[in-house]
Amino acid sequence: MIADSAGGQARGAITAPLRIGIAGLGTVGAGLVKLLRGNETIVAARAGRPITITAVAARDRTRDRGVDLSGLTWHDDAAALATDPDVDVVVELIGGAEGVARRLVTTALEAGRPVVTANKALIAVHGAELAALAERAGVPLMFEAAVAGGIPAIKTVREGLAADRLTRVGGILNGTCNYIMTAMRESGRPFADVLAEAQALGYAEADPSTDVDGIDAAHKLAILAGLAFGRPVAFASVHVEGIRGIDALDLDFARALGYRIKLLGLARRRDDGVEARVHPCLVPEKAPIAQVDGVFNAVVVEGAFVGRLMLEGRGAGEGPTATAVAADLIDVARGSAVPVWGRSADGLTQIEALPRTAFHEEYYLRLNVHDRPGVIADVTAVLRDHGVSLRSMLQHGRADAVPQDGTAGDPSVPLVLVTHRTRESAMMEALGRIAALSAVIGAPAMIRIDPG
Ligand SMILES: NC(=O)c1ccc[n+]([C@@H]2O[C@H](COP(=O)([O-])OP(=O)(O)OC[C@H]3O[C@@H](n4cnc5c(N)ncnc54)[C@H](O)[C@@H]3O)[C@@H](O)[C@H]2O)c1
Ligand SMILES: N[C@@H](CCO)C(=O)O
Ligand code: NA
Repeated sequence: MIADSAGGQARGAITAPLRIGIAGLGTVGAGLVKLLRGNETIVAARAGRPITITAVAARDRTRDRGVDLSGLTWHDDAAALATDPDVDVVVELIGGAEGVARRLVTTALEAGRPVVTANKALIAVHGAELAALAERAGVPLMFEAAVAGGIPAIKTVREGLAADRLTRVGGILNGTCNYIMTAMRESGRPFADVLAEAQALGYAEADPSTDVDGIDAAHKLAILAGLAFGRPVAFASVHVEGIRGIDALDLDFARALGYRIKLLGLARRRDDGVEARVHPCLVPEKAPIAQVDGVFNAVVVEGAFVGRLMLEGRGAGEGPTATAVAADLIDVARGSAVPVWGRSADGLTQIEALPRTAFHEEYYLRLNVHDRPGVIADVTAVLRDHGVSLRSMLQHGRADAVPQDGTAGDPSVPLVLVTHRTRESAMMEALGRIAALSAVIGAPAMIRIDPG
């Protein structure tokens, strides 16, 4: 059990303020300052004592963040918060799996300081060793804000469902991607415009390719899977695809077929191992998860006894994320703490997720083909050879279709195929052969279909 070392007082007799040091004063850090001040009385009542900010660290001392920092100790070196004698709890809101964030969290835990962080990259990549450090020091390491922002996802999976054997966890885990794909679908606006808007709203990571390439969602999925299955997942084994390959055409075809496209995280327990993956999926438009739009996230969990549940809420932005950080601080102030992975870190080995060749899905394929006799026969022959069975097919001549090979009268048209469930290894081989057909132009688009 983790001891209450926050502030050094015995449990039950704590009234002195919990003094926190915040590293990083960006979207989340400034949001936390606003929340702790705006909700001071509520927070103190629920924490059983005031939570006060004594020290901060960020890169630029002069920047106006819309919050009053007078009277607080300013550290140019964030790692100094770990040993500041006026700091009981270190709050890390800088970000990144390495560098100053990792150094600060490691040093703080080694110094016996509780840590609260919003840093999913750090927990996903180094969570096993940090859990061991926290356990050795007997201090909490909390990260509710790291997964799905304001949704209490960590608490739900690790504590609320602690008694069940969970079989699946995942959902819509990146607000930026969901915001981009929703706006592209609803307004037809281009990718770059909508991404700039998500950045301005404070949703995107410092490097937005972390969002659009699926890495951020994969960090969150790895954490959720580790909590659901009781052992951290080796991050490098998570299969990750982002949303850059989604064309406006795919959004249109998905609609025509009765689906929406979502970037999903999916972790499943199977008899032969664990799947952990992030990629775009077609989901039936009537499925509850298909209705989760904009910056909203959804966390879906399934367990043998609990059945299925879905939590929906804002997954990014200063207010939602700050509430999650502050809730962790309230837990620390009260002296309640749970081991990082829900059980002792002693001897915990990592889960290696199954490779993509083991996936088994329905697939949406979009090919750009020369509109001439025999094309469909050639494509379906390859699918037949690999045991892939077709469920439906759409071919649309499009008003904007133009010859792509310079030959008039043989324009390219999109051909869309939907398959029955099949092994991904078979689909990969079939796609390789389809791409090599002379009638097929460019690389086929392949999107998996999930029942939602
Ligand atoms: N923005 C969100 O909606 C959101 C939601 C959930 C989790 N998070 C996580 O919260 C963390 C912070 O995200 P953010 O959006 O507030 O980022 P941000 O870029 O807005 O802010 C980062 C802050 O860290 C500071 N910083 C950077 N390098 C530093 C260094 N070497 N030393 C001291 N300070 C340094 C910057 O000055 C800035 O104040 C990240 O781990 C992110 O993944 C963000
Ligand atoms: N960049 C992340 C922030 C929340 O973790 C997102 O868009 O979901
Ligand atoms: Na959360």
